[in-house]
Amino acid sequence: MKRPSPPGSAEQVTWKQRLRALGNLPAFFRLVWQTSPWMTAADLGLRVLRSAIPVSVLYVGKLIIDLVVQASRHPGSVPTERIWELVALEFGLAIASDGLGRLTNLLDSLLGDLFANHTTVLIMEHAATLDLDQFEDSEFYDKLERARQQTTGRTILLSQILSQLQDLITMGFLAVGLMTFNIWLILLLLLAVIPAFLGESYFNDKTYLLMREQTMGRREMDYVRYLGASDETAKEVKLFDLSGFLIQIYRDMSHRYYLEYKRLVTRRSVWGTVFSLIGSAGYYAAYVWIIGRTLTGKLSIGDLTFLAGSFRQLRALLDGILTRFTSVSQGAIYLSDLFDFFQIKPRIRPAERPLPFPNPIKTGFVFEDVGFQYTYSERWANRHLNFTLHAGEKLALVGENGAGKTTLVKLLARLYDPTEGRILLDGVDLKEYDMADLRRNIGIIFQDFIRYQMTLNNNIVVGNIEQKESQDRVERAAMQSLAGELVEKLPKRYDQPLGRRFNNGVELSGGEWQKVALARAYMRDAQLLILDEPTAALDARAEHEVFQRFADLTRGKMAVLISHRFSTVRMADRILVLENGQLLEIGSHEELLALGGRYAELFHLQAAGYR
Ligand SMILES: Nc1ncnc2c1ncn2[C@@H]1O[C@H](COP(=O)(O)OP(=O)(O)OP(=O)(O)O)[C@@H](O)[C@H]1O
Repeated sequence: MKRPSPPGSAEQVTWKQRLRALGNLPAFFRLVWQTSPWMTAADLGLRVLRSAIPVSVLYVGKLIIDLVVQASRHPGSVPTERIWELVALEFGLAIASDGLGRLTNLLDSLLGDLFANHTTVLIMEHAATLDLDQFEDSEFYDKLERARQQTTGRTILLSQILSQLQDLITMGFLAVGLMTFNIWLILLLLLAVIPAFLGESYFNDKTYLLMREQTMGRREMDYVRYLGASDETAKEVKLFDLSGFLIQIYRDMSHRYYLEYKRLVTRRSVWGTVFSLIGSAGYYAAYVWIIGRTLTGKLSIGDLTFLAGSFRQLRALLDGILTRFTSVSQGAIYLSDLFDFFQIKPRIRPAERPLPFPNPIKTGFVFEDVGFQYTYSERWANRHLNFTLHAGEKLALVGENGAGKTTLVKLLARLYDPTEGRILLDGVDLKEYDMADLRRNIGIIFQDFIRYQMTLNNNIVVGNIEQKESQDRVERAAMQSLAGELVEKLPKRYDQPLGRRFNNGVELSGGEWQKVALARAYMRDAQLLILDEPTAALDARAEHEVFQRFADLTRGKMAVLISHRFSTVRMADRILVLENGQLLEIGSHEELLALGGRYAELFHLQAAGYR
């Protein structure tokens, strides 16, 4: 199976894509609105109000100048109070503009922060619905990464769009004023600004493509940085003296990306200068025209200041609007990444009319020619599995590394669905059962369980979050898994933060962590308990004790144990030997020894090691 190729470097963002991306804006606004309706409405309202101010200021200014000119030519012809009133009005407008500006900025930044939080929560919620194998796909990760970047990056988009609206309205007011004098001025204005706009959009496309191409590499850089400086990796990095090696990888990659980026921004800057010169030429052409008309007496001095001011402001606004248009449409293209991520649907679907999980399980699980192939993998991790896990039975899975043991239990818990064949529970396909109910009834502790950098209490409670208030239950689970003994050593007992990542955390040994993880299994009333190498890090005495208790506590319950230790394995009712994903032998310890096959061979091999 081939992985779909990443977006090619020759790919171009076309105008069509750009316009299509603008179609993301309504959905974006819905998200913003959901974040805080009143803040969004207030922000919009205040901006509309503010957009009427610039033209008013210019017009009042024109009136003042005309009156002053008239008063200086014909003293006494103009009442001075009239002039002072106008000055006071302009002052009021300036203050209002400043106040409204600050208020909208405040709302923008608050709304932006809330928006980032809101989207992060949505991303986490959506990620929680997706399948395990989707997380194991690197393209999925790139999407997730880009979606994550949207949460903070898009707050800028928000204020850009709002400013865009405000500037468009402001421009409308100014343009009407300008057009009452001469319509050609508007055309001159457009001519001055359009080259800059086209240049900007060209370079924005290039930047977007560059960033897109670099996503995977940047994720790799992040990983190398993490390897080079994190509590979890420090030990091995020091022992193998890897820091120089990692730093070199980081240097090489960052330098390559820097060169690509430098090339682009330099070209952008050169062209930007050229376009800005064209814009200035347009402005001065209009200025010359206005001064000419004033010299011939067709315009008053007030008109001159009004027109020159309007033209200058319009140019700045239009420049801003057009440049912002490219970054808004750019932002809208980036938004596609966010919405694309929300579009990813889990492939493991809940049943339409889900059945409740049987309680108690009557006959057990039946594997019917079950096969599983990981996405993007040529090999079958499990193939042609036919066996029954009987109700009340304890089954051990044995096999060499990579034989497919963990995959088999992931299929049992429906973390994956079989690629071929089916798994029946009490005669009904596993897919027909309610998924949440299924997961509640199956407790699994994986070999690579999470060491939550949280309190001991939370580390146990995660096994059954519905019981998070029940301290009794937590303590009982801790006793059952032997984690209880550990509590005595911890200064804050159950409230002791574990792990070294945060302040005051206490680090545990591998075996101690394992006991804590085991306590999670006892937090549930699961009917089937799966322990994937639960005792690998325990010392011999602890392992013996753990299994003694496990046997007592799970009497009559179903359990699947994965272990490489035959002392553990032999306590199971039956043992299933896997090889290359296929079932090689199945039977009790005695039966398999009598058979003299692979199990007997491995058992004797290990036993010899102890003699
Ligand atoms: N997420 C994955 N994506 C692709 N292939 C995988 C993935 N996980 C496991 N495999 C492959 O599937 C096969 C079975 O792996 P599995 O983890 O089930 O073996 P295991 O018997 O549990 O091994 P171990 O004793 O080392 O834990 C291996 O060849 C492995 O390379």
